[in-house]
Amino acid sequence: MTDAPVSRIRNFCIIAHIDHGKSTLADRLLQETGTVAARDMQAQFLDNMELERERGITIKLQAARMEYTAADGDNYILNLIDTPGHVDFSYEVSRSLQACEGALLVVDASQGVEAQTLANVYLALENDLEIIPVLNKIDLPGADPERIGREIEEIIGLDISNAIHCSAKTGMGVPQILQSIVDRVPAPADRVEEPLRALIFDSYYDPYRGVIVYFRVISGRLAKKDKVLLMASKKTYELDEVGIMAPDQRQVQELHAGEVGYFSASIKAVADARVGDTITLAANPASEPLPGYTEAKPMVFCGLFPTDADQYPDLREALDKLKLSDAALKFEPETSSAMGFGFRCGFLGLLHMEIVQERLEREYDLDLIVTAPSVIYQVNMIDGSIMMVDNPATLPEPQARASIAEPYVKLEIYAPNSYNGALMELCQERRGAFIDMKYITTDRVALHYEMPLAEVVTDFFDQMKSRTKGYASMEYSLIGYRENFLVRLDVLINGEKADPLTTIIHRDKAYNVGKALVEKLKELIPRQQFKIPLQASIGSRIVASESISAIRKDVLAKCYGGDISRKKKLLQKQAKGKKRMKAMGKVDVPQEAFMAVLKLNQ
Ligand SMILES: Nc1nc2c(ncn2[C@@H]2O[C@H](COP(=O)(O)OP(=O)(O)OP(=O)(O)O)[C@@H](O)[C@H]2O)c(=O)[nH]1
Repeated sequence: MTDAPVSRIRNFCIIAHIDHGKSTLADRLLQETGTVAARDMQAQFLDNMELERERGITIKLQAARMEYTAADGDNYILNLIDTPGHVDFSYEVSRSLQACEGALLVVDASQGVEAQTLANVYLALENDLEIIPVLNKIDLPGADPERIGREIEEIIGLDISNAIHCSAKTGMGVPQILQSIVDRVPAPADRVEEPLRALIFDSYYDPYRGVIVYFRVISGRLAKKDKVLLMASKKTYELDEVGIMAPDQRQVQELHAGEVGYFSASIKAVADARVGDTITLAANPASEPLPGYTEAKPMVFCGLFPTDADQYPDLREALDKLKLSDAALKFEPETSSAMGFGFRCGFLGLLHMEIVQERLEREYDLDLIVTAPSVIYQVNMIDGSIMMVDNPATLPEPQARASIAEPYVKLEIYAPNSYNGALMELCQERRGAFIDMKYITTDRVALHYEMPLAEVVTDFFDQMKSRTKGYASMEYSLIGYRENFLVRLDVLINGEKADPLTTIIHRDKAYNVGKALVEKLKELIPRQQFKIPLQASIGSRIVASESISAIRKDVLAKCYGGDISRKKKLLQKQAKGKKRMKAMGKVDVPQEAFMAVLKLNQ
């Protein structure tokens, strides 16, 4: 059934907190509708990136088209649009919600509502989606669907009288979910006769066909060989292929309003077909693009340097290749006297940064030194100009600047109330300003803070998890720039300034951080054959100093007796340990030292 009437199409997504069972349920829906035969089922169809599967998180969103015969005997087309489950990708989430008329809100009936769920529910409500509550994992002995249902009612204000109880694991409740998608999710508006407007909600790079664009047609139609205009990038392309995801890509002649599909058009990089852009016909363009397009902006920056200077050209090539498939990744060459040639890279958030770093090391076999993440500071100069600084080492000297402003976020944390004290202490340490606290049930609270982004990106999430035994969840969004008394803290190793260890921090913290930092570096930097002084300074003032005493590190010392193979092993081990070190002047500095500043707050 390729040419479905608009009235028999349903477009929906699944909103869920990480691990509440979104992928498992999606697989069940594909199976139940016969879209994928049980024997072809790889574990979790929708998450198909290797890295993604290993980490058990959804990074890229995709879509699947299912055919379903409803209780009325008619055939319906159900398009499931997947959403990524992490704050770093919230813009993508908002675009995929815009492509749907309804959402399944999946909540683990043994856990309850979490921050991420809530943020996405509000987004869905803003987009006027019909929300169907699904209480999952009711097969678990700890499941308490009545209590969790009440929670959803109280916190979100959703009517849960017709919530569906389900187990994505056993398949219970899955047929009811399919029927209620048909019954409750509205059909798309019938705007087939209007000019073409289609929303890009995802894209990926295919080395043979160029960029594959996933889109939802809002109005009009589009067919193979059409010449399309992408309204934000202002580029035109002729479509080589138009098709549906069933769930493998299958070519069709034409797609019309209400439908979800893909096209290829020999587009060279995903940055040329960005998520949120509007597709229209070049010959008969729509008068206005669809609302809500913004370009994803990097928020977190770090330096990437090859441990071996010879790998610099390889690193450039790898970044160029990754960029083809990652529109949000930004990079530019950076040189530092201490580190040699490398790149300053910008990411959506810390998870995005880790993913890129891991892909570079795994897929391109590079050995990298990654410097501590930084945010973008807005520096108001004495001469009235404004300078944006993403690299602490390039912060102008104090006499040239009038003030520094840093990005702030609104932070929401959900946790059992027994952790209130621990969480408030953590937020206090991180310069958070308390806004309010609400009881969402008798034993769960929502804490609301405003906090500098720099404090959130430095290990906040891990700290929050460890201080609440994993029970807290969080969500943040940028609220703008605020001036603070910030200073640049430099580190000198062996008398030389180590640029990659430079940080920008609040003056009140500078002394303690400087002291803790040199102490930590003393632990992390291996002793060498000469004494190494370590200092932390603000401008010309030294705020802390330590030194590493000299030693000749002889790995063979432990190994008397003449077993040559044992000796070889130890030497090999030492050589391997050395790999992730960077020589700064005469001193070898290991990777951990660059991240030391992240771990100081513990
Ligand atoms: N007992 C039980 N386990 C379930 C059920 N649904 C999912 N699980 C398990 O819960 C875990 C998380 O499920 P996923 O489907 O990967 O969760 P997800 O929400 O897709 O997680 P992300 O992809 O990280 O967003 C897996 O170990 C599943 O096997 C269920 O109904 N009952």
